[in-house]
Amino acid sequence: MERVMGGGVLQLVLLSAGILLLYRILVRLRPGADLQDAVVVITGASSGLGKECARVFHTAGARLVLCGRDAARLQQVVQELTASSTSSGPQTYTPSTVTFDLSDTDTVDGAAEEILKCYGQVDVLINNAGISYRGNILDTHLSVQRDVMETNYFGTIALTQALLPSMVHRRSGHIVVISSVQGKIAIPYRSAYAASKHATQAYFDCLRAEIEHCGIPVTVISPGYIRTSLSVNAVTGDGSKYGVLDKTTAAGRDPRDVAQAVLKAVHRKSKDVVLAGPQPNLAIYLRTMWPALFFKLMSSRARKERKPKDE
Ligand SMILES: NC(=O)C1=CN([C@@H]2O[C@H](COP(=O)(O)OP(=O)(O)OC[C@H]3O[C@@H](n4cnc5c(N)ncnc54)[C@H](OP(=O)(O)O)[C@@H]3O)[C@@H](O)[C@H]2O)C=CC1
Ligand SMILES: CCCCCCCCCCCCCCCC(=O)OCC(=O)COP(=O)(O)O
Repeated sequence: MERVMGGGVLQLVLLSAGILLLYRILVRLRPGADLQDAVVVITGASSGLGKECARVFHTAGARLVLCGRDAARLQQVVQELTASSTSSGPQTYTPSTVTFDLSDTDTVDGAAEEILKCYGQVDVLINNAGISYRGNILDTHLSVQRDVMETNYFGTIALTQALLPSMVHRRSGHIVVISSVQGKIAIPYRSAYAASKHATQAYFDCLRAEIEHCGIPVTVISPGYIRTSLSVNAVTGDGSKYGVLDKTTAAGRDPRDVAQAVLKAVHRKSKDVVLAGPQPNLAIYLRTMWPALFFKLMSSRARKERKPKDE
């Protein structure tokens, strides 16, 4: 009788241990579980997608360094995140902030030093900051083409290059960049923006191949339209602010969903992710497989969007 009971107890203990093990494996497999205590740097964290990324990585227990040009707006994000922290779930940390302008590449090395001082290391760098543009090439000052490139491309690669040596030294880290569908296809009246995103794609594809042996993954994320203030903040051909919330932007994906997708891509160490619907995906496919048709479609799009003064 005692032996039968002993066997029952053993079975119960083994079953409980099995359930616990399975639970632990499932928790580890959950996107975000691997981010507890990880040091995650997010540029452009004051608004839009960057702010939502800050929220999901904060909730996952990451130690955040939030970057942007406006210290007050970054502090506002810190306050919102700390106020939303709950006692259940992963342990969360009050984010640090570093204020700098990515387009002023001379200051980026100093900013990178400040970032490294926050926690002594960077585990994930999310290059998210960016600015868009509206205009036709004929009326666009070269200085505008250069300015968009300074923020979206040179600022981003300057920060990446400044933080990379510490990752290579530790043989650990992860570099993420938020590009755009327009890093894969160029659409009319977006020359400065599309060019900066194409350059971004190329640079990070090179980087991925070059640092793979150091165990540092590179993730390029190319979203379609997201419901943020990107179009409002866009710059026009003469350098003035566009200031309009475009219909395409307003009808875009919820930035909270895109931020979750960024978390998933980091968890999976994905190399290249397009977060867009069937039309942009088809356009990307056509650009490579049937370029003549793609160019026709873009010419027709340009014709429809052309303003009378452009004729
Ligand atoms: N919204 C969309 O439809 C899509 C957006 N994307 C990309 O997502 C990323 C985030 O944009 P989104 O959230 O939509 O737009 P927002 O305009 O809301 O956010 C842009 C962020 O970039 C920061 N930023 C802009 N210029 C600089 C600069 N010179 N130095 C430092 N920070 C700067 C801004 O911070 P601050 O002004 O406080 O300095 C702001 O936090 C961009 O790279 C964009 O290209 C990609 C595809 C679609
Ligand atoms: C015969 C087959 C027809 C198939 C039609 C496919 C071609 C459709 C064209 C689709 C173009 C998609 C453009 C998507 C642009 C985009 O999502 O950009 C994301 C952004 O970065 C937005 O920035 P913006 O400043 O432009 O708002």
